[in-house]
Amino acid sequence: KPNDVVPRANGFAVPKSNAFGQSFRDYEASVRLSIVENTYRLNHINQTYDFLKYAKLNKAEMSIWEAIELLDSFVDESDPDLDEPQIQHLLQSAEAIRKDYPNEDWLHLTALIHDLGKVLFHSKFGSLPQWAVVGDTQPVGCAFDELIVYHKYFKENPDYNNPAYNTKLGIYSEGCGLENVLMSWGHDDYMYLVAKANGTALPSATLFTIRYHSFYPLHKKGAYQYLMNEEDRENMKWVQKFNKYDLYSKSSVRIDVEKVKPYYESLIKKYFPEKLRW
Ligand SMILES: O[C@H]1[C@H](O)[C@@H](O)[C@H](O)[C@@H](O)[C@H]1O
Ligand SMILES: [Fe+2]
Ligand SMILES: [Fe+2]
Repeated sequence: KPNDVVPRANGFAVPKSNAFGQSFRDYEASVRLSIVENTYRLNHINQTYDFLKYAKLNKAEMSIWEAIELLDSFVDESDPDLDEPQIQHLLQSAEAIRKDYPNEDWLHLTALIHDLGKVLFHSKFGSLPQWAVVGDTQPVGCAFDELIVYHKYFKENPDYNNPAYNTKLGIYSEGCGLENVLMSWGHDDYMYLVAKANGTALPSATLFTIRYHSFYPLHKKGAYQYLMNEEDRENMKWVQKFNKYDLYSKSSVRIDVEKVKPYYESLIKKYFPEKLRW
């Protein structure tokens, strides 16, 4: 079913500038530059092949909306375009995609939960530092591509000098498929795992989008394409379609949470169990 959805003519208008009146994803001129750069510096030094990956969902039991509310004061320190709490980002991107695709409720819910993995910062979820939760993602186990933002900081990553991991393919093979590629750890893989393990009724396009929406080095810059298989190339179109609403909905104009809550609660009910294992 999610095959040929077409955006509405008078839908979401892409703004020229971000929440600060600056151009989007400008890592050299953002007003948040020092805080953003420091988050990526720590990310690039510490995200190694061996860095922890959660396999077990034994941290909490709660509903999707309860998790959303945990983000009501969490500000993403990797984001040059927004310093609003992440609950606003979830609602802003969901409301934006809803404008273009009013009848595709699964897309609204995809946007609403795409960054919900950021609960990893919370004490109930292990209090992970920002560098292990947010930011663009990259494969580990092969060389760090120069197109990754703040690439220079990888020089201090132990994997950078490890001959097993620092060649173009590293431990992978051409066309092996992203499913077989280990990514740096963060909110993408975590939320993918949570949605899948709890048996969501959302389509595979949603799961793929959640899992790779931060893989800007690939979906925006074209790096690492040789790791994809045919299915990945098809699925990546969803990630690119979704990116418009993720990135360009960032704004300092807040959405009234209580006003839109009943609508999103109804979608959550349709596509998720009441309580999820996290
Ligand atoms: O700073 C942002 C933010 O952390 C997003 O949630 C992530 O998906 C993007 O890739 C990143 O650039
Ligand atoms: Fe994200
Ligand atoms: Fe996002």
